[in-house]
Amino acid sequence: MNMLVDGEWRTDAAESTDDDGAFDRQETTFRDQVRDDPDARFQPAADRYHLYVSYACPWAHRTLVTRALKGLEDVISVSVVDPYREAGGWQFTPDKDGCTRDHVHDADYLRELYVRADPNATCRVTVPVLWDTQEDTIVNNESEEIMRMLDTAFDDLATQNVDLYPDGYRDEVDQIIDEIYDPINNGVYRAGFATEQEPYDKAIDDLFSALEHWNDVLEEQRYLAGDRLTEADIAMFTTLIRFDQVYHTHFMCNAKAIHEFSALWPYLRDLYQTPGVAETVNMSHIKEHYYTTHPDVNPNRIVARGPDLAFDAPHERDKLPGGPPDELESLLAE
Ligand SMILES: N[C@@H](CCC(=O)N[C@@H](CS)C(=O)NCC(=O)O)C(=O)O
Repeated sequence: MNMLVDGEWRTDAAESTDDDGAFDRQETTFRDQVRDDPDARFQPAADRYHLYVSYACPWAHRTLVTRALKGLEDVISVSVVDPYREAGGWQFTPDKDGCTRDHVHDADYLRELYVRADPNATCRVTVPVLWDTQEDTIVNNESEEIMRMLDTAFDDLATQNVDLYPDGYRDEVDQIIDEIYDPINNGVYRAGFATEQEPYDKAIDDLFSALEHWNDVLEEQRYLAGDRLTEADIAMFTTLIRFDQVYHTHFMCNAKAIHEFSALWPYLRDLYQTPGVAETVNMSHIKEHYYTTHPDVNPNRIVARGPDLAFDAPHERDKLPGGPPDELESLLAE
C-alpha cells in the first residue's frame, strides 16, 4: 500500500486487507472543524478554504454535491486530481481533461500538501481534503465531516437557501448515513478488495440485502429520510451513480444492477436531475480511475464499455410527497 510514513512517501507499507482477506479501511487523520463561532480556530469565510477532490472518488463526490446544492462555488474553490492514481499517489495533471493544477501551491502530488500540513504525517493520502489557505494546513480529510461543515457552517455565504441537515430530521440522517456506510458505501469496496471467497460473499450478502431494504423504503417515500432531500441522500447517491458502470463489473457486485431495482433506479435519476448535481458527475474520470488504478483487481487496465444509462429519463418520483428544497425546485421549473 502507498502511504506516508513519518512524512516519507512509501510504496511498501502494510497491506489493506486483514489476515482473513477482508478489506480494512484506515481511519482518516485530520479532523478539525470549520465552525460558525467567533471562538473557533477555523471560521467560515469566503475564499479562505479550498477543496481537493477527485471526480472519481465517491467520498470526495459527496463534498462536491453539497457545495453545488448550497451554491458555494464562489466561496470554496476546488482543485481536481488526475483520475489515474499510480505509485506516487494522487497527482495534478492540469493538461488532462477535467483535471486542474493545484490552485493553492502548484504542487505536483497531493502528498506534498499532506507533508506541508504535517511534516511527520503517517497516513494514506486521500481525497477529499479541506484546506485552509489562511493557516496553510489541512482542516479535515473525512468526507462525512466536510459534507456536514459545508452544509451547516457556511449558511451566511451560501447563495442557495438549502438545508440538508434540517431540524427534526437530524437523528435520522445521522442514523441512515451510519447504517448505509458498511454494507453499501464501503460494502462495494469490501466486495472488490476481498482476497478470499468468504469475505467477498459476506460483503455481497450485506450489500444486496441493504439495497433491497432501501429499495422497499423508497417505494413509499421520495428520499431516504422521508420527504426531504438530506445529506443521507448525497451519501447514497455517490455510490449508486458508480454502481452499474463500475462496481457491478470491476468489484464483482453483479447480483443485480441498480437499473434493475424498481425504486432505486428512479430515485437515482431523481437525485441526478436535482439542479446542480449532474454537473458534479464525471463518468469518464470515474471509469478511468477504477478500471486503471487497481492492478490487483484489473491488471490489464481495460476499461469496461457499458452500460449506457439514461440518467436524464423521467423519474416520476414527484408523485411522492416532498421534493427538492424550494430554491432548487424553482430552478427545475426554469
Ligand atoms: N474516510 C475517507 C475515505 C477517503 C478515501 O478513501 N478516498 C480514496 C479515493 S476513493 C483515496 O483517496 N484513496 C487513496 C489511498 O488510499 O491511497 C473519507 O470518507 O473521506
